Amino acid sequence: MRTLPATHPDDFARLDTTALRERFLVEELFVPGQVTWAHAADDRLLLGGLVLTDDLIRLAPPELLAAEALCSRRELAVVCLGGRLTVDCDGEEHGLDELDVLYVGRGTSDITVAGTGRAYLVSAPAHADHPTRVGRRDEVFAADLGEPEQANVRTIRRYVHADGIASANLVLGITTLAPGSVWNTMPCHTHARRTEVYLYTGLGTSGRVVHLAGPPDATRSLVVADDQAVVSPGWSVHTGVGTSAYSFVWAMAGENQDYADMHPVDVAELR
Ligand SMILES: O=C[C@H](O)[C@@H](O)CC(=O)C(=O)O
Repeated sequence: MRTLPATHPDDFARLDTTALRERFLVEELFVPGQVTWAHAADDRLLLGGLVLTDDLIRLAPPELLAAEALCSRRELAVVCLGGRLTVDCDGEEHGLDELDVLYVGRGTSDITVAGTGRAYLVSAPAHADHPTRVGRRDEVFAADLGEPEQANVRTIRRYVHADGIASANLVLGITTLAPGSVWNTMPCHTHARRTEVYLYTGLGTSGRVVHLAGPPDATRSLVVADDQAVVSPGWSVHTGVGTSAYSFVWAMAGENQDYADMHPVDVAELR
């Protein structure tokens, strides 16, 4: 399993391109017929990719957790990226279509995924049990933001958050850019109380996002391909521009579930 240890912000400027990518980028999450995990030390976020072929897939805990079950001490979000999935949690079945999200509460012992398609998984440590619930793409809170003149027209859907599906730690949503829009999260922000991970999807094989990371006064870029995830520690901005419109799943863990707990950064202050 890929592990991404934490990085001191002072070291950020000294990393070369390869090191920067090793520390913050997860490139290979979606492998047919299996679950692939990566673990980011920041807020102990566990990221997974699952691609169904013929058989159902059981979500076993990665060895690093030394846990009886994936959700013994954790909660989980299963984001359907395409196809039709059936997630069985201790005998209860939940059907997911594209961009539906299943939140799985702490204490769930057996989780299997069947059907056809693929899912992105995000899990964080949980200190409390919350009910397992589905957030449907067309039913969750959605906000339209941005301006065509700034090429950042987008719809932000919030699934797991303080006023949506309750969780102990996770906050998760999906942002989809309108055709012709390419900028996400502009003006950008940091959030000292949370780590955030963006999984970019819908760019196509040759599309890329140039993702800005790092302290606002010393940013660096990572060129990110389709279905790759970038980890942003609390001190890092996270914004990007794509070669076309795309979607990204944003997931956070940390002190609270308040979506608005962020520190805006004036674009003119970025370096
Ligand atoms: O903390 C919030 C996350 O960075 C995203 O919700 C921002 C986002 O989707 C956007 O503005 O495009």
